[in-house]
Amino acid sequence: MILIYLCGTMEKVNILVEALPYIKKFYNKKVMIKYGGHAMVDEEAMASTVRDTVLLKYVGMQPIVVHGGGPEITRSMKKLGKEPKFIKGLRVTDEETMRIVKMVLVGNINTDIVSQICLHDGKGAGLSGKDNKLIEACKKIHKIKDEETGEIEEVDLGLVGEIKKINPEILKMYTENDFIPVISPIGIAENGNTLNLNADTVAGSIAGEVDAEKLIILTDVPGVLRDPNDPSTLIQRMHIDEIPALIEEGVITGGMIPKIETCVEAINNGVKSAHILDGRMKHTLLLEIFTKEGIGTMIYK
Ligand SMILES: Nc1ncnc2c1ncn2[C@@H]1O[C@H](COP(=O)(O)OP(=O)(O)O)[C@@H](O)[C@H]1O
Ligand SMILES: CC(=O)N[C@@H](CCC(=O)OP(=O)(O)O)C(=O)O
Repeated sequence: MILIYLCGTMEKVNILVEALPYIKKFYNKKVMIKYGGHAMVDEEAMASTVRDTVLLKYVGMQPIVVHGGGPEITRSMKKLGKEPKFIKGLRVTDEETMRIVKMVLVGNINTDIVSQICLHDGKGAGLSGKDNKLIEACKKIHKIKDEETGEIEEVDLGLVGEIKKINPEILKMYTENDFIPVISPIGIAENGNTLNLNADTVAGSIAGEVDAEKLIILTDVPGVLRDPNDPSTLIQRMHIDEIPALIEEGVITGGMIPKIETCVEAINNGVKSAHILDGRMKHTLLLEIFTKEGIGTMIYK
């Protein structure tokens, strides 16, 4: 009986000892974590992700969270009788939609994440791109190619923004004082207007600006799959040079494209590695950071 107890205890101790090199490697380093809207649909998984984020903080890392909320914005729009429209993964945003986006992202999701962090005795602090002009943006001019004529045309996405500048001072103030910043993906235009931004893009831009060690994007698939319907086709490691062909061949499509583009941009801006993981799976963050094998897809240069 005692022997069984001791074996179990030794196993736990071994797990901790094996984590030591990673705790050392990431000590005091910034880790950018993007909570995807689809990954947050499962409340239990979400609660576990938040707890693991607080754990990262307590073992000495500096996690920064950017959250999405696309599915919840869509639900709220539909409740109010508005039909959502997307062009290349970006939500066409009129003024009423922008009010809904702010209400859902800043009013609901951000405050929910912050209160869950505080529940686990983390110092959660909610921010949007408007706080101290954290994310300066301008209206996005979206160009698409007409399949038939091959001509390039400009499409008006309304109040959708393109990131111009990240002002990280406010983040520095928070991370240096042991807070976990939680950022809603909206930007501030020159005239003070609010612009709707893709959350993946925001996570990548901020990760590059603050020299994050890692960018982790949590979504609703195990990673990048060769066949999106077959989880056993997971691509565990992907060199950035392989990506254009995978997009060209139609292996990477839809919502995965901005994620991959974000990872490439972040790596080119100095982030050491970028990962796409299944946020619906419990402890996915810990498995990625504290094990040799990692989990999901790692994109590297
Ligand atoms: N090669 C691929 N591997 C995995 N998922 C892919 C791939 N190509 C496209 N996808 C799609 O990308 C989706 C993730 O993007 P998205 O729906 O925008 O998630 P989120 O809300 O988490 O940001 C997946 O659910 C999947 O349908
Ligand atoms: C411009 C644009 O499309 N903005 C996104 C912002 C939220 C988001 O990106 O959420 P996910 O990460 O869950 O997709 C939107 O309105 O849905």
